Amino acid sequence: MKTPNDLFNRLKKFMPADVKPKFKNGEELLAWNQEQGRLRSEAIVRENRAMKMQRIMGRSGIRELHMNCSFDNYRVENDGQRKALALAREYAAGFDNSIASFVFSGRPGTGKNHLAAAIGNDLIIRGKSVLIVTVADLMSSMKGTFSGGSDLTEERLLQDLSHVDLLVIDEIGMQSESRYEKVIINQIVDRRSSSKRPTGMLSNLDPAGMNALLGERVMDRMRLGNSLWVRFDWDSYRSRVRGDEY
Ligand SMILES: Nc1ncnc2c1ncn2[C@@H]1O[C@H](COP(=O)(O)OP(=O)(O)OP(=O)(O)O)[C@@H](O)[C@H]1O
Repeated sequence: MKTPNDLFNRLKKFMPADVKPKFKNGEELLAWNQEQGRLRSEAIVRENRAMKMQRIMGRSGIRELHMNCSFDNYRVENDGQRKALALAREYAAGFDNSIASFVFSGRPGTGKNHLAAAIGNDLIIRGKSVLIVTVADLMSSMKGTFSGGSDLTEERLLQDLSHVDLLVIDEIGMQSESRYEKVIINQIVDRRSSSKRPTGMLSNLDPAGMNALLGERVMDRMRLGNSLWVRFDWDSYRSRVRGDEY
């Protein structure tokens, strides 16, 4: 049987003298080949994940506005922000094998999306699938499945949303939530928690308001494991955003 060294020696014969290969012997050639295979399969997994996100919401998992949000560019000017940043970092670091969800609630412009996107961007780099979606987008995708032209069924969309590693639902309580919205959010959180997948929620409502809106059943599932509930109760940062900082 041919050994990696035989193969390396044969390759060397064909190689122009000025070409410096990335391997110096058969073992290194084998290791290089395996590494290339691993990189290629990781790339395929990433491409499949991106295609799936595209199918679920017609875009990649994190909106353009928040693609560059990170823990490092979240500015800390008070204790609340310091604590929120530390907890968000900790949440991302402990994400693997955790079933814990998170709820960021509080005033507008305080960085709930920023820190949720920072968690999401950190997880994406680590190969996880992440989708941050508003209730309004979610509902319009769900309703889109009703039209005859769509080949995506309501069940399939629910299933896809339930299989994303981290799903963050934004703008909870922004519009007058209908019974259908409550049922859909219930189903998504229920399916995700039964398959041990965490959900993030962002809202201007306080926990009591979220409870009243979505019901005890959903909010109780959001408490599974070492879940994270953070109140963002400082002033909005929005007036200071120039748009070119990251
Ligand atoms: N501490 C911070 N450091 C740097 N940028 C911040 C900080 N807080 C917020 N921002 C920026 O301010 C803008 C508004 O923040 P973000 O969208 O996260 O607010 P939000 O709490 O989700 O608001 P809303 O409840 O209105 O959706 C974003 O561009 C965000 O990156």
